[in-house]
Order: sequence, then structure tokens, then C-alpha cells
Amino acid sequence: MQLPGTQVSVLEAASATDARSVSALADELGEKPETVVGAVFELQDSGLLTVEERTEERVALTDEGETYVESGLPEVRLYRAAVEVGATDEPVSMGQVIGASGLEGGAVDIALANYARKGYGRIDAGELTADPDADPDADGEATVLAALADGRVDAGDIEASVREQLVSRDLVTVSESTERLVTLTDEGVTVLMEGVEAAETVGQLTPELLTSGEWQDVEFAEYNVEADAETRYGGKKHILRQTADRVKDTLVGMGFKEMEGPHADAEFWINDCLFMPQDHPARTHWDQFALDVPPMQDLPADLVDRVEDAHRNGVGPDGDGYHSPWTEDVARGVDLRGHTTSLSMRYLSGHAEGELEPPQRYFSVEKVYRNDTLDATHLLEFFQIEGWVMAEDLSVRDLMGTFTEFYEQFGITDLEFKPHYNPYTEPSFELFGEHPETGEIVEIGNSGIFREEVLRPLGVDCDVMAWGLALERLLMLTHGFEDIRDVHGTLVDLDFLRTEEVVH
Ligand SMILES: N[C@@H](Cc1ccccc1)C(=O)O
Repeated sequence: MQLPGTQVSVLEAASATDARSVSALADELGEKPETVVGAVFELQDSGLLTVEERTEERVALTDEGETYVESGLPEVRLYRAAVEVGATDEPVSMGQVIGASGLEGGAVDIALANYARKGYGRIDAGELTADPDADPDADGEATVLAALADGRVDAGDIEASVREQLVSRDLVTVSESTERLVTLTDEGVTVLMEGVEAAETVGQLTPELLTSGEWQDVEFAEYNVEADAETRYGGKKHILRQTADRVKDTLVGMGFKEMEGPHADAEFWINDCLFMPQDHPARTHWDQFALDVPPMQDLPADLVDRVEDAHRNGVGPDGDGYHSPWTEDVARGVDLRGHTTSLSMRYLSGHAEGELEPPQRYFSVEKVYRNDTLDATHLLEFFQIEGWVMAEDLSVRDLMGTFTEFYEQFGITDLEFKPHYNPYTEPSFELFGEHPETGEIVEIGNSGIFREEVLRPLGVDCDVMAWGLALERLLMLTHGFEDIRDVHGTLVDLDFLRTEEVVH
């Protein structure tokens, strides 16, 4: 009879009298267990062997269990010391017995906790008696520990109550493993006696086999469609990108249009338009990355004049500017944007898509860059969900209502608002949500209603409410992970990224 090579080896290694385990066969044949399992199932299908699955329990000593095999169980040592100091005749002070036992630290507590339970004697009012009839040499737990250390005992032979004690004392662990046991059938024996030969089989069709015509003569290995296969992960969209897409869909659904614009931009758009004085810490508190590139040439001259005027003199008859220097050189310097509010400035000024008439709603979900210190909640670059609404009469209620409506679509219904300060909005609010795992209150965004000093130079004469929300924080709240580096950079949790999906 002819059979594929591995089947022949398995058949020869199996026995009709002793059940042999698949792992033993794999060891002996130097094959992978899954290869042997495949062959075993084929042979079972052909009726040449039988397979029996057996789940086995294994009991193993823990490190602590091993220590006691060496030194004796603490309660046994306490008993021997108690006998030595005469506690069989009359109560002896606990201190004296412990001293004589040589037990220290946690071992003392363990000894005392088990002493009376196991009938070694009594502990009462700081004194200890020893039962003269107790036999430490027959201690059930100690006996099992010693037997396990010598490999003299099987899991099934240990008395249930003793085993339970040893497990609860963390002296042994119990684990289960499934083993497949293989035995030759009578037919298998017959086939072996009559002689089996390994058939040449070809596992893969190659261009050579095709062109030479050899494919017509060879025997192909059969597919085992039930064999365990390696898990292959295809490429997929990153969870953060999926979340960004969902945010975009949500905002488009709420009537917003998307903004686009440069990642590296003039400080003018990033800071000056936002009424951030050039010498104010608010300008450095972003800790933006300045780029060593030529200054931005094409700033709109009329807007630059109006922004400079707002900085110097404020707006309106009662306006007051900053009494600090302002130069166009600083405004022309190029930075990586620390927020996408630079895009809002470009759009509100009419320089992105022309003059805008209210009502308008715009958003972007784009990267921003900050020179922060990397930690569980901060990255050097992250995605900001920028947005603004332009309308005749806007109030804080409109702002809160918009956030409530937006976050509800992500299942976040416990928003909190805290008054805040931005140089460009008044009033301003920080936004918080509760972390689903830690219960911690996490900052998720910053918002407000743009000041006159921002809007007038831009030529906007109605209200504009605006915000910047952190996409990564939204993801933390929706998926419950605690470290932003689980999804970004070299420490990512690959399993999470492979399996997690954002539901649209
Ligand atoms: N630029 C702010 C967010 C914001 C945008 C618009 C208005 C108010 C706040 C930030 O990055 O935190």
C-alpha cells in the first residue's frame, strides 16, 4: 500500500498495544505537532488508527511550595519547636515558641494561621499548647508536597481536600492540557505487516512542473481543509483613521463642511489672527515647532494691517490693544501648526473660499504638532477636531448643545464644562469626559466664542463659536485604553489594532 510519507512514519511509530500521544510522536519523528495531527486524522479516516482525546490535569509546585519541601511547612516547624520547649505539658508563651522555631516574618503568620486548623494544638491569649498525639511526619499537605517534588504522585491521586488547601495556600498550581492518544487498529496492524510505502507527493504546483509536463505524473498531496491554519492579518485602516472618518461623517451629517490647509503655516495664521500678543506666554505655551525656512511671503496686506491695528489699539471705540511690540517679521515666521485654528482663520477671513455669509459650519480633522513631553496622554503630534459655527446670535447654550449632540453619537453622554481662558475666545470652556475604565475625568477639548478682536479684523460681523477637540482622547473614551501609545508609535498594542473596529 502507498501512503503519503508522514502518514507512513506515523503509522510505523504508532503501536497497537500502547496508546501514544501526538506530542510524543511528533518528538520522535522530528515533525511539527500540527503536521502529525494532520496525518493522524487522515489515518483515522482510513480506519488505520483510533484517536482518543484526553484532558489531563497537572499539579505543579509553586516556588513557595518548593521552599517548604526543603525547609518544612511553617506550621510543622512551629509544632516541632513547641514540643521541644515543652508545650505538650503546659502552655508556653508564643514568643518563646516562635523564637525556638526560627520562623521569621510572613512565615510566622502562616504557621499561626495553620497550626490549630491542622490539629497541632491551640493558640490562646498569647500562649500555645501542642497536642502530644499530633504527628508532623504524617502531615497530609507536607506528604503531598514531597511526593510532587519527587514526581511520585499524579494529579488524580491527591485527596481533594488537601489539594484544595494547597491551591488556596498558593503552594501548588493546577493546569489542564489536552492530549490526543493514538492506537493502531487491527487494520492498521495488518497494513503495516503487509508493508506500506511512502508515496511521492507534491505539495505545491510549480511553474517547472507545468512547463515540463511532469504535473501529469506526480501525485499531489491532499488538502486538509480542517487543519489549523496560521492566522493571517490583512492590512486594514488604523483605528484612529477609522475614528477620524467616523467623526467626519458625523460632522457632515450635522451640516458641516470640511476645511483644508497647510501643516506648516505663518505664525500670522496660527497666532496673530487669534489675537495672541507676540510677546505673550500664550504664544510660547503652545510650544510650537518653529521651522528654519524662509518667511511666508504671501500674507494679505490689508488683513495684516487690520490685525496689527487690533493688536496695537484693540477694536471699537473703547478698545484697548496690547501695549507690547508687534512686527510683521514675527508674523511671517513659519511654524508647524500647534492647532488647526489656523485653518479657521484662513476660512473666516475669506482667504480660503471667498467671503462667507452666515450661517456657516466648518470643520477639519487634521494633525497638529506640539513640543510636549511624551507620556500616556500626550503625543508630539495628534489629531484635532476643529470646528466652528458662524451665525447671527450664538450663546454658550448653542456651544454646549452642539457638543452634546456630537458626543452622543459616540455614546458619550456625561460631558462636563469648565470655564477656561484663551486669548481669542470669551467666554471659553474646557470640555471633559469620564474614562470608561478608570473613571477619571479626562480633558477632551477646548472651546469658546471668538472675541471681537479676532472677528473684526477678519471682517466677520456676526457671532462665531469654535472648538478644538482631541481625536485620540475621543478614542480613549470610546475604547477604554489608558495609554495613547497603545495606538501610536513603537509600543502599540498590535492585537488591539488588528481586531478593533469602529462601528459606523
Ligand atoms: N485652539 C484651541 C482650541 C480652540 C479652538 C477654537 C476656539 C477655542 C478653542 C486648542 O488648540 O486648544
